[in-house]
Amino acid sequence: MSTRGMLIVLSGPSGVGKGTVRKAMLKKSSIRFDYSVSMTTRNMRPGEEDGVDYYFRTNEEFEDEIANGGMLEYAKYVDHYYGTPLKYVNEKLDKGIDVLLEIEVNGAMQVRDKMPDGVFIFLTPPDLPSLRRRITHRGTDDVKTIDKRMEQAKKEIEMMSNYDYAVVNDKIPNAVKKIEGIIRSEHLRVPRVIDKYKKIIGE
Ligand SMILES: Nc1nc2c(ncn2[C@@H]2O[C@H](COP(=O)(O)OP(=O)(O)O)[C@@H](O)[C@H]2O)c(=O)[nH]1
Ligand SMILES: Nc1ncnc2c1ncn2[C@@H]1O[C@H](COP(=O)(O)OP(=O)(O)O)[C@@H](O)[C@H]1O
Repeated sequence: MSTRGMLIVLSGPSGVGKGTVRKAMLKKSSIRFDYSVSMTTRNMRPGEEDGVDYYFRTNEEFEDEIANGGMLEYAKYVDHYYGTPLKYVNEKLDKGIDVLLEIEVNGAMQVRDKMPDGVFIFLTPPDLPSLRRRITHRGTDDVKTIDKRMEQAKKEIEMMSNYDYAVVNDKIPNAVKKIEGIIRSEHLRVPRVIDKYKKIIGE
């Protein structure tokens, strides 16, 4: 039996670069983790794929999943449901594989209650005008949605104090290095290391 994997929760306002940073980390593959694909009721954007970017579901399907206890956490964000399917996360952690969740703050706080051993990282923009520029530049949202996301962003940044680490996404490689450093250090925390030794000496 391997030691249980580590749960890494990455939050931060829409458009700050969570997806970009995660993909850059996976590509470098100097740190091994699996990404938990979320479920959502929002519309699919051009280029997105069901089961890869999200599991795209109807309201009814999502609510059934909640009722059946299938979600680790879920939240409503700008009129749509988003949530983490529980089964995948548990299966990977049980196998000793680290799992990364990319979720907004309300969901992250639910995870904190259920899995307090997780590492909670908040990715933040250098300032608000650059955040708006990034969302606008991505070209996936209309002006009304961008305004809503900016309002939400201010509220989310206020929640940063609930996280273990804050990383400014100024330049992508810098943010990647910092997050990798956090993950490496977390693996060296004494309670995790002791756990591993207990397994080795068969306690
Ligand atoms: N609570 C929760 N939030 C999620 C989940 N998946 C994505 N989100 C968050 O929902 C927000 C909106 O996501 P999305 O519409 O894809 O916009 P984007 O993050 O700007 O590309 C972001 O803050 C995501 O991190 C999830 O499974 N649970
Ligand atoms: N450090 C950065 N500097 C400039 N632009 C960035 C940076 N990180 C991400 N971006 C750009 O910002 C936009 C939003 O990034 P994305 O990864 O989709 O954000 P999120 O997943 O947090 O919503 C994308 O167009 C991306 O290329």
